[in-house]
Amino acid sequence: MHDYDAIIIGTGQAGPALAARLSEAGMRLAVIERKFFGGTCVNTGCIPTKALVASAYAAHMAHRAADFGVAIQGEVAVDMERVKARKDAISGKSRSGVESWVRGLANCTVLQGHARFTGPDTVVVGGETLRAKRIFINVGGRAAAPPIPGLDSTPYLTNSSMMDVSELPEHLVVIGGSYIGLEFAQMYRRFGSRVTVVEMAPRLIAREDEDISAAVAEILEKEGVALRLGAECTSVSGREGSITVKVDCTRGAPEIAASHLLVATGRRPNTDDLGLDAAGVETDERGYITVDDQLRTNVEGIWALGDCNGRGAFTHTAYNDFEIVAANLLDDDPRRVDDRIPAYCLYTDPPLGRAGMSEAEARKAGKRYLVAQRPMARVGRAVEKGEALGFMKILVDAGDRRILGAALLGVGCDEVVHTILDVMYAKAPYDVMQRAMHIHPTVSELLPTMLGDLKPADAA
Ligand SMILES: Cc1cc2nc3c(=O)[nH]c(=O)nc-3n(C[C@H](O)[C@H](O)[C@H](O)COP(=O)(O)OP(=O)(O)OC[C@H]3O[C@@H](n4cnc5c(N)ncnc54)[C@H](O)[C@@H]3O)c2cc1C
Ligand SMILES: NC(=O)c1ccc[n+]([C@@H]2O[C@H](COP(=O)([O-])OP(=O)(O)OC[C@H]3O[C@@H](n4cnc5c(N)ncnc54)[C@H](O)[C@@H]3O)[C@@H](O)[C@H]2O)c1
Repeated sequence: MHDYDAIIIGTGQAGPALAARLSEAGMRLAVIERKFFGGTCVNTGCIPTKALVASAYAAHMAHRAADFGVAIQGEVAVDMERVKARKDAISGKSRSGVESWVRGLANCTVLQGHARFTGPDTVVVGGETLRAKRIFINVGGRAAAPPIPGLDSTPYLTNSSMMDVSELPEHLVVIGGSYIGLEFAQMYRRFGSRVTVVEMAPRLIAREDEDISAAVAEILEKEGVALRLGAECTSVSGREGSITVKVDCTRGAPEIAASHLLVATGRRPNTDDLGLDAAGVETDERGYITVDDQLRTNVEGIWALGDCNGRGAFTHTAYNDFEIVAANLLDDDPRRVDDRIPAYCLYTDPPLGRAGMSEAEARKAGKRYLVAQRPMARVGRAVEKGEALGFMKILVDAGDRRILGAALLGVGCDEVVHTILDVMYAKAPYDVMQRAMHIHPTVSELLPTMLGDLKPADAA
């Protein structure tokens, strides 16, 4: 039995930062990782996909060079081996950075292997039993396979195995038209694959407002991504390189022939093999660990951070979980999950930056709100860049004049959205932003102008 002050299971987006704070506070720590340091974001999520998105953008702009008066003598070709090598280098550097950071922490023992609870204060890893009064679970999640007949016996890819693909698929069929599916769909189309997205809901990214879903669908279709919406997969079959996807829908062919199949239909938490029963830690019916507003589980001395607690599904929510736990534990600062404002981006091109409520959510919450919209075709900077697709939408509470939310689909909007987010955190009325002098020429300069166009939702 090895005794520690704290054990951290998983080195995703919360664990390493928490380890650093606990180490600084003089605690004796054990950090356990079963696979790659840095977890999903670093190895199979945000970082490698955004590196691939950047290569796809370069290919796209090279194809569009003539629009800008630039002549490319000869064919624009994408070297998939080099695209992958660039992605691997960026992701690998980040992984080794996390590993050396954690290994370099004072009083920190790093163990590699699968951790499993054997009691409320004990964990076993590789035959060794560790004990601590504080245990932090940061085990993340993995791709969930939907119950499609034939999937078990058909070769298919997930976001993880996509990282090993170094060839150009002739026809990539993506099941699932949400964040993961759409980022891969657009990038592979830009690399030169034929791409079909099969989504069972009647529209893409169905958590977003209908106008956003429609605009994203139009952008993707213009680039040649085929969309099969309201389409249930009745079966998949085939072998490496030759896969048949049978689809039940009112429009389009009932069968799609694919060279590669990517399943992007959601994720599940890595809690099924963690021995949570032995510790008495409760989960919900989907396996997410139940936590309170300070990320404490039902068992004293055990916390759950990141994707595995179901309170967020992003790198920034996992990191914010670390900040909340550290603030409560070490700084006597009662930060809570409820303090945070939902925010995320979809990294299609142009990106979608989201903060706060959608219109559907505002209506559901019974809010009386004002709304302003502006097409990117009326944003000077976007026009100058030749990237004027999409539109921006801001919602404001008609009573207290605070910003309720924004959906910004356009060039640079993954950055622009933070202007909105910070005013929301400041709990300031929108007038503060409306009177701010923004810099010309930027996309952000139009936010104050838009706020001058606010109208009651029904009249907009
Ligand atoms: C394709 C894709 C793209 C994404 N893009 C974005 C994006 O652009 N922006 C964004 O904010 N989010 C993005 N996400 C989501 C983001 O990656 C996750 O929300 C984030 O990584 C969650 O971090 P985490 O700390 O909860 O867990 P993870 O990063 O999943 O880390 C968990 C770690 O725990 C380890 N582990 C699991 N079980 C055990 C065990 N029993 N013993 C020991 N170790 C264990 C795992 O090996 C892993 O290293 C993306 C996700 C995917 C899949
Ligand atoms: N840019 C980002 O921040 C980013 C990027 C990628 C992933 N992520 C994270 O990863 C999580 C998972 O993303 P995701 O896109 O896999 O899942 P998701 O839960 O967002 O969407 C799954 C989609 O698959 C569809 N679907 C489910 N079963 C289906 C079936 N049998 N046939 C056809 N369609 C089906 C659903 O209707 C839905 O549209 C997200 O919640 C997000 O937090 C974030």
